Amino acid sequence: MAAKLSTSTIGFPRIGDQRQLKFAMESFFKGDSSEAELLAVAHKVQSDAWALQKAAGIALIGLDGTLYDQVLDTVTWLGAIPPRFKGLSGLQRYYAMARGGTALDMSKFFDTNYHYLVPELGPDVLGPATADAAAANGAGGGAVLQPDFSGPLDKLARGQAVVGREHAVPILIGPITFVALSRGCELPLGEAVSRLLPTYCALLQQLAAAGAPEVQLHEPVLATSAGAGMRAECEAAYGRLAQAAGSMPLHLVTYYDDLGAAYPWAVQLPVAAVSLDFLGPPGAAVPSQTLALLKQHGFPADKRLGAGVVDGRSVWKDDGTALAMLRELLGSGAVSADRLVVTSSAPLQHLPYDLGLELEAPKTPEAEPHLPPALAARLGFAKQKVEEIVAVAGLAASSGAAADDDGGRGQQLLLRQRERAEDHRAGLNIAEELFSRPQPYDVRRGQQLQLHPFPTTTIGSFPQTAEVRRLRQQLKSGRLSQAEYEGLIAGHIAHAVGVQEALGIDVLVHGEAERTDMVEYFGMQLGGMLFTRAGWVQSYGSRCVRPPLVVDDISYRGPMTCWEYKVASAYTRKPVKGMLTGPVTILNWSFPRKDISRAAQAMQLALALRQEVAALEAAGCSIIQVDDPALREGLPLKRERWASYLGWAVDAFRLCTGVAAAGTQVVTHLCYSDFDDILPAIDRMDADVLTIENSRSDNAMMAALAAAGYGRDIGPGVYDVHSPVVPSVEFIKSRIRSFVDSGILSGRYDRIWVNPDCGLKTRGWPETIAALRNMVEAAAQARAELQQLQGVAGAGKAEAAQALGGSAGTGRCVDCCH
Ligand SMILES: Nc1nc2c(c(=O)[nH]1)N[C@@H](CNc1ccc(C(=O)N[C@@H](CCC(=O)N[C@@H](CCC(=O)N[C@@H](CCC(=O)O)C(=O)O)C(=O)O)C(=O)O)cc1)CN2
Ligand code: MET
Ligand SMILES: [Zn+2]
Repeated sequence: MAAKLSTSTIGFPRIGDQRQLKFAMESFFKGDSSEAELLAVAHKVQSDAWALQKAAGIALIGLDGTLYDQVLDTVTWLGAIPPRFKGLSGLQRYYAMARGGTALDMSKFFDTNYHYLVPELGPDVLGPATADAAAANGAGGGAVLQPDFSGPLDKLARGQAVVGREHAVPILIGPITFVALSRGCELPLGEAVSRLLPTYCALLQQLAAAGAPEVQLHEPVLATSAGAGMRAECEAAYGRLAQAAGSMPLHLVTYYDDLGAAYPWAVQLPVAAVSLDFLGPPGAAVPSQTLALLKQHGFPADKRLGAGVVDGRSVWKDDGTALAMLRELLGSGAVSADRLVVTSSAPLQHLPYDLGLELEAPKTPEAEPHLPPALAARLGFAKQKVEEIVAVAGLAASSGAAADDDGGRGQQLLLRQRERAEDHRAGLNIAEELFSRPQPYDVRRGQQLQLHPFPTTTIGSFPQTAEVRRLRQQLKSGRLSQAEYEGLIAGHIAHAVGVQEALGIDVLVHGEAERTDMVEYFGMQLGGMLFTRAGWVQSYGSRCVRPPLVVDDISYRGPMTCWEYKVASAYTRKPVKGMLTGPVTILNWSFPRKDISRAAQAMQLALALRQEVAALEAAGCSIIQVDDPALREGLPLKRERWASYLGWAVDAFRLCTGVAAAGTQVVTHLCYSDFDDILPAIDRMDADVLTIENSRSDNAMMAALAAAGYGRDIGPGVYDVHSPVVPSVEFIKSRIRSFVDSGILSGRYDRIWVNPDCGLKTRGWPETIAALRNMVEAAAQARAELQQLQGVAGAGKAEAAQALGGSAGTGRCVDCCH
């Protein structure tokens, strides 16, 4: 029997077991602590994480750790700095790129709830597109990089000091993925990559000289559909990287799904090791095909295989699958034990730190149910997953009873996959009529609230101040009773309503003061879901979330949002929107079950939320917003699986909202992504109003929606909520003008809503009030200018655009377009 398999990690939570780094960053941002203090905390958090992995017995420890985001770290060491930051240096520049008015854009990292900072690789960074052939051929000419390797070199030195030279493995985002994640690049992928390669090569040489036993190059983009088409670029790039690395092995790490069509060539790239995801996203309709690909195509005999068999994206403990997969792999002869390295299917950054901390967290009656012991025994957070990697590696090579039933386990795996497919269908076995509203939009709309042109509203949340959060802390520690807490929350709701009244907003919200989080709040109230106290996961930078766990069939236990709706309505005569999080977002931002499909879980959530929609209606609410901002991010990495995902995801939304009477206005809100890819799905959601993030200044979203013939009410965000910068009236008016220019809704300006891009929970009150005041003023001015024309509804697009001081703009005839 072979010796124990080797082990490796490819990422770990970076925020600290007690979220130390979050608090250190916040203190630094406020000016309450120095750079040195921040760095001391960050380094301690990293050392602790690495030491934990060493103590668990991991052989090759990926040196994860960042002061904000790993993609931003890559921007920094490459020196791919957009010119507007060039006057700055060090941490000042790093955090200027991360946050504030001129920061890089944030976007979702593949299909996760983690946001990365989007590199800008325009000509001012990578050099002009017309640079001579030498640049294109890889001499690096044309690039305007200012590399600085001190970050990765310092991290390696610190890692070596903690875990020892032979265990300390630098992690770099690979050049293909880095470029694929970027924006503004006018060069073909291969040429863009080749302009970065000299810098990558130089860093690899320095890491080799510093004694790294290998370097991990993370290329999750290879698991996307686009990855399959990147063969030539990968072969060119990895040839050069391998040459630069010399005798230091390169380790290509892929995750979030199998390699699909890229598998046969990707495993042949000139690297010493390749890590593959054997599991894919938990509960996916089609699980990772890695094992099948390995068996079908084999694996190069001269490489090590990093087998990602421990589920890095799920809090469920391994149920024997990891061992079964390893044994099946060994049994197939595709790879020998001495070349097999056990790792997690994805970086552990998406999991909470340590289940032990959760179990030790103080329990209070209000916050029950806590994780029951029988359930906790089936869970594992990042620390437990590291231990699982080591345990599985030990068991895989040992003989014993379990070793004999390899084939049986394989059968079971297949069976489970088949069950998932069936269960998906069973989940959809719900009466057809429940998926549709009683009337089509055109009929419904006439029965709903009628307002003037450019009605104003907000997306739901108002500032979650320290004061509001303190109330919850006091409730938790018993210093406030439930009744006192509710009284004080009602005061915050009253305040939010009063502010909106004073500003003259048309459709009000209660402000979400009672919610810790838009998903956790529902997770706390629905049957079948449990929440945690210490299960924090980094969402971006210093912001964390505690994803709830789906542990059983979802059930509705009673109204969840009616109280806050009623409190708010009591303070105003204006309409108040009911505010729910949609089924797909609750699912995508939770840890799902693995025994039934995500589709089935979405339907269960939809059925529960449907009852909440009905409860809100019964409470008198006639505008109900169902946020589904995670709809887009849940798209599978493989395009061929999109239709199936969007099929059940949109069905779940429709099942949830289909109960609403025709006269009830159903609003939805989408944010965090470009939606061009899923416009037909958005249309099929059949919401009466779509409020949508629209932060790209080129107005591409509106153009795309207009081109797709989108015909329902729309509220494109008029300003970005992620920065404290207060948008001017003129700026907001120019956005409104651009909506008019886009031609959408052909003159039905009462159906173009004016609202921010997203909720305001991360903002402070002063800037929130100032921004909304300008927003209301801009809408009023736009409206007044329209009314100088002969009649609002009849105002043509060109006239309206002129009235708004713009032009009809696109070269079309201004007189006869209508
Ligand atoms: N689940 C989810 N995913 C999402 C989003 C989202 O809103 N929810 N939005 C996007 C990401 N945006 C985000 C924006 C803000 C925060 C955020 O502000 N998070 C807070 C935590 C929110 C929270 O749960 N707050 C609790 C308090 C949590 C806490 O720290 N409590 C302390 C004690 C209280 C204290 O000292 O403050 C403790 O328990 O130890 C509350 O309101 O009650 C943070 O990092 O600080 C997170 C994500 C995409 N993904
Ligand atoms: C991430 S989307 C946020 C929607 C939620 N209603 C809010 O305003 O915060
Ligand atoms: Zn949003």
